[in-house]
Amino acid sequence: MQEILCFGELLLRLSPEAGWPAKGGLSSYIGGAELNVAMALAGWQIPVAMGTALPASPVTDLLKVYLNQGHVTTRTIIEKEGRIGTYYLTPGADLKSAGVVYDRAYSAFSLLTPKDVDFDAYLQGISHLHLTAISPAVSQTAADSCLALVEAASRRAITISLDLNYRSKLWKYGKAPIDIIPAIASHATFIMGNIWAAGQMLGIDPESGADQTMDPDALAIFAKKSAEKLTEAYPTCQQVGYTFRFNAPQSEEAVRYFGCLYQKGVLYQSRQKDYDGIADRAGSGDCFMAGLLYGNAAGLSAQQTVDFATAAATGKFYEKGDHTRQSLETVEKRVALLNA
Ligand SMILES: O=C(O)C(=O)C[C@H](O)[C@H](O)CO
Repeated sequence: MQEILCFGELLLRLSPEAGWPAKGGLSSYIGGAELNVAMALAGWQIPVAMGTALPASPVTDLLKVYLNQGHVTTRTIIEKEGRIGTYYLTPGADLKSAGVVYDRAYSAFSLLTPKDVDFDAYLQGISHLHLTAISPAVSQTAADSCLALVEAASRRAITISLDLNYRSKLWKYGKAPIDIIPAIASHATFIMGNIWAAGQMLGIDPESGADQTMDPDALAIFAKKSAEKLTEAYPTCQQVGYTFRFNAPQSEEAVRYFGCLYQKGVLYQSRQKDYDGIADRAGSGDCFMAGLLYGNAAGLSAQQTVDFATAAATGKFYEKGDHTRQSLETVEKRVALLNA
């Protein structure tokens, strides 16, 4: 059985509710962008493994049981000294905002080095590797490990997806994304993000003028131009997924969202809609990525794939926690609503 390997830091999220600490109310969730992709895919019956580093401890044992119950395999979890990375995020806050506090120094993942991984054994049975721009932001050794892993994967003709998610509160070890991400991205067959992240992380600057007042067809022209430039500069990359996520004008809290998928010179886009009453913003982009990978694995057309990914991403707005629990049927119903 061939698996997708999602490689990155598993995180514990602590979520202080309004009134904490006086009133109590500190929920905890299991997160990490790559874990969120793994849990989504496993829930949609795609064979998937989580690759990370965790200290040997009874807590790690419980986390492995949790992953296994979600049908994610854990043989690719490396035991290493260090702690489990943690972060704090109040419910409803955005990971790009001031509301996030990371506590990941000296985590086992941040201490991981390429020497800790026997790449032949590690990549046995893996058909696709997924990673994100968050891991190389954690430490130089984590960045080195990501690069060594994508090099080993591409030598073995394993396809690779990379999510260009930017976390401004990371990148504290003296490097900027543009110093590190291009070398990793040069091995990727599928890149996901948005037109601004492609500029910041890959040097693929968007044409000037795109903003949230534009209609989706106008924004899609910017997305297509960016994807064309990206695939020219990074010729290994065959597919590009972009999202447009803005604040909706009618309320401070609602989100205006649509997704795009570029394949073989053609840009496919979902319908744009506004989403109100959001329960949790974390993990929506991971659901979009997981939806794109699901579409590829399940043989969906490009249009069906971007619709599925958009439905999964926007469905995540209504779930608390980092990873989705939406079933295939739930996402398919959302696709029908999106296109109704
Ligand atoms: O912000 C991070 O580094 C995380 O991985 C935590 C979240 O689970 C993730 O970002 C959600 O996309």
